[in-house]
Amino acid sequence: VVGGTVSSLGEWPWQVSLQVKSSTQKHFCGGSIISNQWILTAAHCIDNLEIPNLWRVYAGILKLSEIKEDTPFFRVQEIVIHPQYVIAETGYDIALMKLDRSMNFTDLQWPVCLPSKEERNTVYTNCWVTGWGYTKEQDDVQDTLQKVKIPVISTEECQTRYQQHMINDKMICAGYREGGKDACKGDSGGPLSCKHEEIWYVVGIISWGEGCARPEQPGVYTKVAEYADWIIEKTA
Ligand SMILES: COC(=O)c1cc(NC(=O)c2cccc(O)c2C)c2cc(C(=N)N)ccc2c1
Repeated sequence: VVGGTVSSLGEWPWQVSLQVKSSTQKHFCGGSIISNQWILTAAHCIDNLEIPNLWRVYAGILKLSEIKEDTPFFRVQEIVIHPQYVIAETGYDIALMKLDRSMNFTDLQWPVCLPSKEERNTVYTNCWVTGWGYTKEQDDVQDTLQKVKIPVISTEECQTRYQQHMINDKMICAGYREGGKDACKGDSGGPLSCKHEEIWYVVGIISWGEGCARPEQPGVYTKVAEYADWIIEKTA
């Protein structure tokens, strides 16, 4: 997250760190708890890492340095990638991870609500991006979970900022015209969380952007409401 501040423990209880255990173990992407057995993330996080057993899901964490050998984690039993996904920039950048066991909810690990298809036209005015990702384009993963408030912008404004791309109606964009605040690499798969009538929804999934926090280059997110049916079908 560029231009953000540190979060407090339990502020974003649906945020998880998706880590890959190979010869080493490291944070790869963010994700959101959407039920006691399912994590919502970005398909691009799983590029060439489709083997469920590689992944470890850490919930209820504020600092990545908290994670030790004995820190509990969830294994992944199944990975579901949207069938139309190719690369983040052309959309369908959405995936689901099924945990190997059911998660007990606590104050520190708790699901976020999914927006329904009917809420596709809701105007969200209180949206935040969270993650352990870069704080500038050439950077590294951060220790403490960061947060930053970012305004959602219209699809047509987003399309004018990305002349070389097709911003379709299953994408949602957020950013400041002057830049300075944005998601970045390492935040991928994490939520664009919006509070609407006192309830938090995962309105977007951190997907892509030209660089990070550049002026007139907003962040592009998978518009979760457009995939409500797909999520329900795959997690039933
Ligand atoms: C795996 O995820 C990404 O690659 C990756 C690359 C990006 N954009 C880049 O151009 C970039 C950023 C930092 C380092 C870097 O090498 C690049 C290409 C991203 C930009 C945003 C955003 N601005 N909202 C969000 C996620 C990104 C994930």
